[in-house]
Amino acid sequence: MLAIGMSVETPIPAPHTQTPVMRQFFAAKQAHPDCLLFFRMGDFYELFYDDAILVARELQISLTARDREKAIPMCGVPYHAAENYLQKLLRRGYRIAMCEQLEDPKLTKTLVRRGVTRVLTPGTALDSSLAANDNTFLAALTLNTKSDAAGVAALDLSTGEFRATEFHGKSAIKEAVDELHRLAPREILLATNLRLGSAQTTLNGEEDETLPAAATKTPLEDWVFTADYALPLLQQHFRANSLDGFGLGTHASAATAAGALLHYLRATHHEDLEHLDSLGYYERATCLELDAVSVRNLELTEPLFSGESNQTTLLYTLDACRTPMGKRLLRSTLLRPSIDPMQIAARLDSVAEAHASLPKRETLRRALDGILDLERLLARIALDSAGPRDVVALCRTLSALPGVLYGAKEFSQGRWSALTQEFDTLEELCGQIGRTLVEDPPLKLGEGDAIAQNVDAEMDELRGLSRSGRESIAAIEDRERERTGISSLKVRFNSVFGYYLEITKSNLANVPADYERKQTLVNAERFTTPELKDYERKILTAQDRIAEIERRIFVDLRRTILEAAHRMRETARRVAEIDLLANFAHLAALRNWTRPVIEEDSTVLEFTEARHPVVELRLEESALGRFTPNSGFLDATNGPSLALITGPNMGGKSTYLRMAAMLAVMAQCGCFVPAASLRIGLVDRIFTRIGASDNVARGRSTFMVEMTETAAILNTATARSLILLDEMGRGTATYDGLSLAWATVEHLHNKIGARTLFATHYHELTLLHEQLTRLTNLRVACRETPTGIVFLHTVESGAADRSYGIEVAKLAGLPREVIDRARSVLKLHEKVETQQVHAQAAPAPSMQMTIFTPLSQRVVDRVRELDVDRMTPMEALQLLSELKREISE
Ligand SMILES: Nc1ncnc2c1ncn2[C@@H]1O[C@H](COP(=O)(O)OP(=O)(O)OP(=O)(O)O)[C@@H](O)[C@H]1O
Repeated sequence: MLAIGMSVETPIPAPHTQTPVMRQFFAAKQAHPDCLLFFRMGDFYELFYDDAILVARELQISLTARDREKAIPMCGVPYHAAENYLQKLLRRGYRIAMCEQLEDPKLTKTLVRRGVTRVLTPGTALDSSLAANDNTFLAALTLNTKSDAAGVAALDLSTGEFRATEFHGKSAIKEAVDELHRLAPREILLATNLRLGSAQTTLNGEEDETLPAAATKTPLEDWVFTADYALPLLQQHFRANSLDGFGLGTHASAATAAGALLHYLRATHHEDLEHLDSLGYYERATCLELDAVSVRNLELTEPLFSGESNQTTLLYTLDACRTPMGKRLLRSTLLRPSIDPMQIAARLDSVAEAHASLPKRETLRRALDGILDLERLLARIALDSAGPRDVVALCRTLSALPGVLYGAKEFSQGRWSALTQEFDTLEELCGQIGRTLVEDPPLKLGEGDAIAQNVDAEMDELRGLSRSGRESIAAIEDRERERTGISSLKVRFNSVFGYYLEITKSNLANVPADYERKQTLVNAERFTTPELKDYERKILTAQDRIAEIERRIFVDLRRTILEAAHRMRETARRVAEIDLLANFAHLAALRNWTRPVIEEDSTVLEFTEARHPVVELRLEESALGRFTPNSGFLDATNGPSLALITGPNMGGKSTYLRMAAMLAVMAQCGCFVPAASLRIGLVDRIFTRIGASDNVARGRSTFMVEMTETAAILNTATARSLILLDEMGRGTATYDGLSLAWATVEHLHNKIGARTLFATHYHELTLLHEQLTRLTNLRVACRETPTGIVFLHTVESGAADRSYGIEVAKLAGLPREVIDRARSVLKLHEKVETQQVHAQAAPAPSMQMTIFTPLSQRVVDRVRELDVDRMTPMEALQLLSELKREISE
């Protein structure tokens, strides 16, 4: 993707050959070389030179030329329809500078002054078409290689959400990059010296540290990322003497990244930032950690393959929120489930209470329906892009707050009382907006009456004057028609000529002598009279003055609203949580979910009759059948800690694995779960190695990705983690894969001890349960029928007897010939294997043990207990012969 660094090469003609307007263009372009320059000329934004060529191609609009020689390519978009075009370009990663006319062309006889008033970038531009549950993050990454620290800050300008975090140690960069993947920002600011490429931007040349490809990378000069510059900038913005209050006092890297964001906002002409009234320091360790791979694999918020419907995501399945704030909170909660048992319990208490009462819950949810996007409305007002209609929308939302409070007050358990105590409904502000603005104002100021009656006496009087003036003018039309006998005579208005009398050519003979000619058209002449001029002056002066007063009152109102911004954001935060809790309660009741039992000290994962929430819903919606519930038990402390799951392809192994992760995520989010029961010891991290994530674009093979992900698991998992490994090792030669899977299972079992679900087609692994006491074998059941294999989707204990790959291939429609041939090849292999096994069993001295035949545990135990020093040679020989007999049985 072409993004930053696309600086368009514009050839600059010698100044004396430039027209005055093009001189203005070049000055603006030189000041913003990395932006597409939208240059306002009358009713159009024009683009020139390479900007024009690029934009014409991207937007599929026609390319013309400005001069006769056709040396200056040009294209343009109408001013009033620019928004759509701008958003399209921003979504593709371009930066845009808006060069506006700084004075009214009507009021100046010379060249209109022009200047860049806004710089739009993918991470800072407001996008009205943005989905409610989406965040548009602008992020900054700062690195301190000397102290091995990395800071990440993220800001959603459209909601005012602003947070920062930092990482330390050898893997600081990797963790920071991982965090950026989770945030999925539209734009990332980074120091120039970090920028090594564009689409493939890598840090320190390490493959692992590839920045999210979809984000525009914006390099800023290195000094912006210094604490000396960035920290005072933050303090100044928050009018604070120190950053301790934000939890940033001892986190210089996080604060520096946040400061760099502020710097960038100012550099892109964002001066009104009142709604950015808080900045939160957060640490990944304070929540259930989900690395970017797991978030992707589990399809928590995005479908695995971009472009697919989002119906496969957990977010879609869990989102019956009524407000945009609730939807966004749901998304961020899913990405950061809690690890604080008190917090989870408080949420579950609240959900349980709301779950118990349908009427109360519905009253609350209906009240929430009236709430619009409080945060985004406030942000638009702060950024001065809101018109009167937005302010009225804000007022409507504020007026729905008492209803929400009333509904939420019906509950008292868990979070409810904290959420409703001192809930600020901002009634006085709502009242003030209601009194100041008319009920249905125009979108923009100046496009009709926006300010209500009785707000300003002078304005009321002027409106009266203007109205009576217009009435008098209407009366003139009737009177003059009568006086002249011209029935087609009209009184009209336009912004260039003001009021005039229009008479068609055929009636010109009857024009009275006191009419003054104003303009000649093809079919008509336009006239004025002293009386008309007089009214026109009165009306226009009144209207100018009305516009002035309206603007003044609107600016005052905006200031009053912004003074309450902090209170409003606090209310918005509470509304979001109220909505989230009500949503969880609603889903629990609707889908028959149950309250999970969270245990702080145990490492159990026990579920009965559990369902995968997404697959279950999809099966229901598509009427394809019902989900078969399954149970499971793992205990990292007392065993079994690791379950090996075998069974046919399509049997439901992956679904079972993912279901376990979903249950953990949902439970720790404070949501009820789709199971008859769930008991879970707090999980600190979820690791997944599921399926083959296609990473060829990043230059890594499927196998390499798989091994990198497995390495991350083996190096970082703890006994509290939940690990899901699906078909590990299949991306390479069978025996390499099997050996790696074998060693991984042993390591997980012996060294890590985390709750692990390991789905595999390597049947050899199931023999491990003889040696590994905390390993259990599970299989997905299927039944062979004369017409083919039937999947039962039931998970039961025991190992699958064989793999059924050929039966599944038959279902998939492989040609009969291929199936038959595969069967005979398989038979041949099985025969060879059986012979090998017999050979191993024979007491020949050349017997070769394959690595995958586990030694009998009894033999191992006996050898282990031996005290060789105390044995006579005879005893040793005798033992050897006994052992040999035993393993030959
Ligand atoms: N418990 C269940 N109840 C009903 N349908 C299920 C269940 N589990 C899985 N399925 C259905 O079976 C399909 C295959 O499941 P899944 O992908 O989990 O199989 P798998 O054993 O992992 O297959 P493979 O080994 O080929 O990866 C799913 O798409 C799902 O629709």
